[in-house]
Amino acid sequence: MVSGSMLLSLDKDWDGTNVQDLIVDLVNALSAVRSLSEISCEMADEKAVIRLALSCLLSNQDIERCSFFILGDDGSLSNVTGVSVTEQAGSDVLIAQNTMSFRMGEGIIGTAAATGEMQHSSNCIEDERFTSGRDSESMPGSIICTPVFTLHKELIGVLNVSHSEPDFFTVWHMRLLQVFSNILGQLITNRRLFQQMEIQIALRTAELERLVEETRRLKDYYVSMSMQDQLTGLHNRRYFYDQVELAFAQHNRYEYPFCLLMMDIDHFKSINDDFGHAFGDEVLITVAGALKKQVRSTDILVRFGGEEFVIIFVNTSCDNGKTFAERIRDNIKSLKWQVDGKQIQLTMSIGLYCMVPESSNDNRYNDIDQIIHCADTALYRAKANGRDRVEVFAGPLADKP
Ligand SMILES: Nc1nc2c(ncn2[C@@H]2O[C@H](COP(=O)(O)OP(=O)(O)OP(=O)(O)O)[C@@H](O)[C@H]2O)c(=O)[nH]1
Repeated sequence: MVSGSMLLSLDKDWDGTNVQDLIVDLVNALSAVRSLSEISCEMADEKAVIRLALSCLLSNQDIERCSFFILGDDGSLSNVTGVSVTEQAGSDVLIAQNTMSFRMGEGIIGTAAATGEMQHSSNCIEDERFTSGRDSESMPGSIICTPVFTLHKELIGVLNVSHSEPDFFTVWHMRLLQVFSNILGQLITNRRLFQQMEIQIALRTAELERLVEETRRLKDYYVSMSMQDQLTGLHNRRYFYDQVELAFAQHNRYEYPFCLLMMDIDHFKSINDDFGHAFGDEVLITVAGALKKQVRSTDILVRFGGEEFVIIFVNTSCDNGKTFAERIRDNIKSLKWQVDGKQIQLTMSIGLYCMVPESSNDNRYNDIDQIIHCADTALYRAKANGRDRVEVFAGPLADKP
């Protein structure tokens, strides 16, 4: 650190002998400015940035104390941070982080803020601009208060440097502080802009994430809508073709058998004709609900179209498939509706196709459209044989799909 006696006042004529001192001062001034320019404007805490800036100044100059009074929303200037040489030297005595504040124009700090011009007091004890602390032991001998502005010339606060000796500061100090406060103003401005940008980015990112989530939910909704039958709430034919691949894959890989049931309500047209389409809808909804109760979550149940439903009982033998089909037929038969003072009951015909390991060897039945056709053939036989029946596809000789 440069001692007071080594400092040159630029007012004085040089006699050449002090050139070396001047160079030392210049190097120290540049060091203060350079270390200030190295402070990152990405630091979250503005107070920490200012404190670091004050430390740079103190480390490279022969001043004893620095403080910064920031302009608040209420128009007053309050002390946000301060650094002293004793503190820098590792002393336990920290500069008082008091809550001192000034109004615009009040005291030497308020005067610097109100006039927008640097204020220098070479003898604080006799200076009229000192409004408080005149008797205090901590009162400085001399002080320079420099207003600090944003790039748009808006006041940020006042930078103060002080020394216990009166008449300590020189024009050199003042010029350095002018440069230093300009860079500090830029640093604080940049940090604030950076923070605003970060906040904007965080807000935009959150908004974008919300939109992505919304889009994903909408997509899921429309996918599920496109896979769902609106009347009964069951999945539809599209879902069936989407899911059936899994049953096929498991069958091909592990030889798991599965049963495909093609089910059709008998004489449903007469229900519509006799009691109206709305009642027909009600019947379809009830039948769908009854079918839903008959399947496991792993089975595939869909409304295939009109009054036709399809179930795939996965990993199910033909015997069990037949038992399940009969149970469904019985269950539908037991349903009762009251309409126009009459009790209505229905029957259902079911065609069953069993996909067993041997089926895989026959190329004719290794395709979903083929096996639907087989189940449909069995259903046709159930209808032809009097309805309210379960018929099993008996193979290419017995049934010709
Ligand atoms: N209410 C209602 N009726 C429907 C719906 N979809 C199809 N249908 C009717 O279902 C009836 C099916 O009639 P058909 O194909 O002749 O068969 P069916 O009367 O059940 O006779 P079989 O199948 O031979 O026993 C038609 O009258 C269709 O209009 C629907 O969503 N709601």
